[in-house]
Amino acid sequence: MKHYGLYINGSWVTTKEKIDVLNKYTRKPFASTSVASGNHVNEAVEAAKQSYRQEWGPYDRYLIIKKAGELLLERKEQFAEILAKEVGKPYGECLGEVERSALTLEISSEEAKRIHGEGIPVESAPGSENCMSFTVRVPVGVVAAITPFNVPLNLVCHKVGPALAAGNSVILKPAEVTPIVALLLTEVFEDVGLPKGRLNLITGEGPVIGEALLANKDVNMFTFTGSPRVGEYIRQNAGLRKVALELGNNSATVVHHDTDIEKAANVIAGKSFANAGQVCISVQRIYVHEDVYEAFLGFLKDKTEKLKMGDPFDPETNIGPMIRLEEAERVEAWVKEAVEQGAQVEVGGTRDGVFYSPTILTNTHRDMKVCRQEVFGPVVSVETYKTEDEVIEVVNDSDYGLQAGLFTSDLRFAMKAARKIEVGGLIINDASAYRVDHMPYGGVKKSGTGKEGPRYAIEEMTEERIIVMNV
Ligand SMILES: NC(=O)C1=CN([C@@H]2O[C@H](COP(=O)(O)OP(=O)(O)OC[C@H]3O[C@@H](n4cnc5c(N)ncnc54)[C@H](O)[C@@H]3O)[C@@H](O)[C@H]2O)C=CC1
Ligand SMILES: O=C(O)[C@H](O)CS(=O)(=O)O
Repeated sequence: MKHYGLYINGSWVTTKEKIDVLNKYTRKPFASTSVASGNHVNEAVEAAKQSYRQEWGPYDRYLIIKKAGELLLERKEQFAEILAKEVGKPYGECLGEVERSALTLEISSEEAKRIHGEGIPVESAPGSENCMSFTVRVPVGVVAAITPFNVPLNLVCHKVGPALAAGNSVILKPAEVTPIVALLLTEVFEDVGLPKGRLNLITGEGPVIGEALLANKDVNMFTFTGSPRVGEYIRQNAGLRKVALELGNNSATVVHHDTDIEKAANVIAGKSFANAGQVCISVQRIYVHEDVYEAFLGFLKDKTEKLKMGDPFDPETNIGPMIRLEEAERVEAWVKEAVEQGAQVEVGGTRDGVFYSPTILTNTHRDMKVCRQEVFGPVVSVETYKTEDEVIEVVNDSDYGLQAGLFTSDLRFAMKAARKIEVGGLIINDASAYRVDHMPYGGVKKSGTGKEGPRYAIEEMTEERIIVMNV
């Protein structure tokens, strides 16, 4: 069983203390990682700070990040195999994640060449007639990047790619349960010649590493994807430093009476249960116009009943295990509570160890946990609505606002929803779970602050500096 080290200042450092990484299907460990102390964190931050002070121009950054994306693709099968083991999602989905990750790096590399400011007409102010001015964007310095378990390669690339492209140095802290692809990605960057200290990887306990990073004043920015609980903790303790947060959601998707109901049901089934629902824009709340409710529910049930749970390496498998037994038990308890409060299970509603079956609930109401909170599991509720205003109101009745979906052929309703639905992204004629990697991605309300997508992340990870020349 391979034991992985920490990566600090271009060297691998192993610790005796270990965290086993489980194959999420067999539940047996297949690798282990080192456990960083506060001292390791401080060494990594110092290395990042020193490295950041070295000259590293945009074209060199472009070349290195581009090569990393190409090498990642060459190692596609190795990465996909590890992803299938450590996350537990089907191998085909894992190959897709690796391909997207390579694209995220490619886009980041291109953006390295396009970071620019703008001319500011200071000469139009009385007394500044002899002045000229422009802005430049400068790197923030040392970026701490903390990532979640569910999409552990692409969400790492969404932080490391833009941070390096912008000229920063990075301390990467992947999730304890899915750290191996981040370690392999670090090897890729080492192999393509990333200057030492530019990327440091620290594994271990989230709270210990988080506390050490927050206490170290040489960390200039935190970019975090994960739960609202940890995101708020980071925001509260980062002081005046920059913080970008990609947090949870209880994503809604609306099906209006004027759409192709069967097509909508097929898309929604595919985007509700992928990765066992452990995707932050996964469909959770479905609102269907009362005229087409019965037909839609029939199609959705039909499609969902055909989904097969099992071994991620079996090509027939659509849904793998959930990440932890406690998560599957939590989902089971929330569904049970909903049923006690009057919900009806149309499909699924059963747990077999760490597997939770794809589940459709009806007769739900907005204050049940399965609607009000983030399920982060393979469970959807289906409710009816009568009017446009009513459905917009219920979609917005959420603490979250990452993305939502709306199926309609009525351009007027689509435009009304675009103005009124409170989210970072509204997807028309698709479900909430739509993302391509160069689009701006991020939420409002409790779903976080700041945007990802390389161009937008680079804006978060740079400061604007104005230069005024009195000539
Ligand atoms: N908006 C988005 O783009 C996404 C949001 N998520 C959200 O992530 C959550 C699920 O992911 P999890 O990995 O379970 O989240 P989590 O918040 O438990 O962990 C995320 C990361 O934070 C670290 N961490 C834990 N305690 C910490 C602390 N005190 N200080 C600093 N770091 C700490 C963990 O080790 C891990 O690396 C869900 O709420 C989901 O919605 C997940 C993917 C994408
Ligand atoms: O937030 C997530 O779970 C991911 O960002 C969704 S995606 O990037 O895998 O589409």
